[in-house]
Amino acid sequence: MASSLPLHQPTRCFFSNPKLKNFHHGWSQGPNCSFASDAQNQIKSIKATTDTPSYPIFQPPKAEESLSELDSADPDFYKIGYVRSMRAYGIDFKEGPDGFGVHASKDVEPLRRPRVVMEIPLELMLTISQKLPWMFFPDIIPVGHPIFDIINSTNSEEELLELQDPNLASTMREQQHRALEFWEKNWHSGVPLKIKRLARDPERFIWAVGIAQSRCINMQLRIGALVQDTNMLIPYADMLNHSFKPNCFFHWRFKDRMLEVMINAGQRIKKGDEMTVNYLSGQKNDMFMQRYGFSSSVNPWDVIHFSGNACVHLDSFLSVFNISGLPEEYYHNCRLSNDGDTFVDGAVIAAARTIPTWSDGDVPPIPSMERKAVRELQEECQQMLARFPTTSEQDQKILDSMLEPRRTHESAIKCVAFTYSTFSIASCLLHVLKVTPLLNDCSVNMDICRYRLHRKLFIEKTIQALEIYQERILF
Ligand SMILES: C[S@@+](CC[C@H](N)C(=O)[O-])C[C@H]1O[C@@H](n2cnc3c(N)ncnc32)[C@H](O)[C@@H]1O
Repeated sequence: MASSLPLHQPTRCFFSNPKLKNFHHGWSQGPNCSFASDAQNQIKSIKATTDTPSYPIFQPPKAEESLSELDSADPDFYKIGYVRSMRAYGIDFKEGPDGFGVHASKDVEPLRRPRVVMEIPLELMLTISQKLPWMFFPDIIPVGHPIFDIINSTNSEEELLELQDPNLASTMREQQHRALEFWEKNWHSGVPLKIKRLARDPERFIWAVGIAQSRCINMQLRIGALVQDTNMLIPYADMLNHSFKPNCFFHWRFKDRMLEVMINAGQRIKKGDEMTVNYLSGQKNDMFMQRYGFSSSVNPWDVIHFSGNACVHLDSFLSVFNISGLPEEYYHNCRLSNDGDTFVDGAVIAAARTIPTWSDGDVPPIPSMERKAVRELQEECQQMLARFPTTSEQDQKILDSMLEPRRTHESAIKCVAFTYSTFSIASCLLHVLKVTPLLNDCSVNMDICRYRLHRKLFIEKTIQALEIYQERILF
């Protein structure tokens, strides 16, 4: 069954290394690691932390003392094998509208090089590589158990219909079905108690894999000579929210096996700004919804499937909105726009990518033909909007009315997220599994409603962009 799941490598662990067990234990209880009890202590300034490393450092022999002619190895190499903890520089973990997030605790001037804000050693991660040999830290699940095959979380049939997107609903339904089959196959009466306790009912299992899926980071790691594509659960780094214009990125520092979160080179950040990464590049909202349970009205990669023959002139459209570059790298040159003109956002970039266009010559030769094409495209958009059972205004009202009762649920979810990043991954997963009944009915209704609203807002923005285009176009 495992082979029919989305990420279906059977997972194995090279475990039973008592040292790893100790690290793991040390991390969850050590003074530097208790995010819940003393978050502020962990968030040290760059200066403070670099001056006083928080783990023992091996002192290599001084060059003149060495009898050997060989070059001494990189001292960082020897640090592996000592208890290391996560370090953070100039950031705070704060609760916001998208759950917990990471925020700058001071201004950051743009630098020519990326700057490190978090360092998380390999021992704190749970790593499942996509190829043999598998690495699996910490050793919490018996060899071969595929619990960390990542499957989507569940929604009821009615909720799936509320997406107002039959394709996405059917994909999610199919994934749920496979998850259920998977649970039935692996959680039968004969399995060891250790496994059984993890997910006594399928809802617990599905919830836990949903959490794992939405917090999993895919990266290429180099360990020694081995380069691996991995799926990782990385405490603290998994507190970063997504943005299509991120100010941070992940970097694997292979020499001492450390995941770094870095601020982009040349990036200015103000105290309090949210630090973000790009979870998925080039993906539409349905993919974000499937994997992370959220969507955006300004996803620059969203798509509208037009079926008519109408096309507008590409270069003219781009120049009206000061969009430059090739389609894969379109960007808005805001210095060319009037002060305060905030119309161009990710949705307009997406419109530039998705509207049918033609591109001979510098300007469209026949104004009336261009205006006719604009009208046809707008009409097709209007027809799409009319096919939805609700309007964007109605969705917005529904969302507003959901806001109040949702708060309690949200705090429950955040409580899980918080615990997750506070304790070891092992105890977190157990915790996630334990609190499921509390969260079962905290449906993703709001995210589902937002998803369909975002779809409509994107189509409406495309209609507006076409309107502005035909007003401003120069013939
Ligand atoms: C890796 S976690 C990020 C930390 C999370 N906010 C928390 O409270 O633990 C990913 C989850 O955060 C939320 N999230 C991240 N970026 C978001 C965004 N731009 N908009 C809405 N929700 C977002 C989604 O619920 C997603 O599944």
